[in-house]
Amino acid sequence: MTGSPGAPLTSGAPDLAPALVVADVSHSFGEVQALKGVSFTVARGAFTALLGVNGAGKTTLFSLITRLYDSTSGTIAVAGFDARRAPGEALARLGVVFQTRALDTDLTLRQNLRYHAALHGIARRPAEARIAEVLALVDLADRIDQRTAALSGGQQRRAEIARALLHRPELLLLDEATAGLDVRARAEVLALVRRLIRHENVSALFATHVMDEIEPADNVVLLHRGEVLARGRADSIAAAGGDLTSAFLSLTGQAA
Ligand SMILES: Nc1ncnc2c1ncn2[C@@H]1O[C@H](COP(=O)(O)OP(=O)(O)OP(=O)(O)O)[C@@H](O)[C@H]1O
Repeated sequence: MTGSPGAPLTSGAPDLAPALVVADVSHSFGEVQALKGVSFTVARGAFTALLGVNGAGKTTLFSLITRLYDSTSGTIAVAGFDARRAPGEALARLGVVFQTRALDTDLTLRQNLRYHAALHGIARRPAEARIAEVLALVDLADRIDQRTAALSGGQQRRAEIARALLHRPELLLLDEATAGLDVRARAEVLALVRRLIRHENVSALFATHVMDEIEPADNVVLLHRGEVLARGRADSIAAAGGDLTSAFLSLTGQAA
């Protein structure tokens, strides 16, 4: 295990709590144990990569954080709010970009975002202002009245990030947000997420299996077959194997 142990679960003061604390979380689907005692922390203002190949348990973990599944073992806290005991508070602080598309392609960007703002209980007038704001953040202000179907794959991903930002979340969860995009669109999505962290007071947990999306100073949680094999700065994990890919292969027992 690389890196420091997770921060204490409760700080008493949500303002000072990490963006996300996952402590000893396990989850099974019948005989399949998808997560085994998973613990890690996402600090405020941090880009944390959840690195894992297919079947690592990334989507299961996201489903527990977003309360799609109920976690029966371990604790999850978003910005200091326990996801089970205070789900409303925890979910209000989460913005989610799922693997599956969340926008209605028959509607315009504006219509999609109005709908999601209403779901979050944002009144019409502030919603219009916030929609303009988030579209500017993701560089899609000029596409507001375009049908979502007419946007490129990369623009759709950025639109989904805009949707996830509507209610000013403290933590963005992104599940393979760059999957299916070409090299340039991938780079744009990554740069956008990093920019949001620097300027918009948000943290991110970015699930990926693509090593070259990770920068040396990023925090990494290496999840493999439901277990955290390493956590800490990417460069310190990489140091164990020469580079991140070699360290990954060695830690997962796949080194030649
Ligand atoms: N609904 C389910 N029923 C049964 N088994 C499941 C279910 N969802 C996930 N699993 C199993 O749990 C394990 C973790 O799957 P999960 O989808 O969380 O991994 P992942 O890291 O997100 O992979 P991928 O990148 O392929 O989505 C796998 O062995 C998977 O087969």
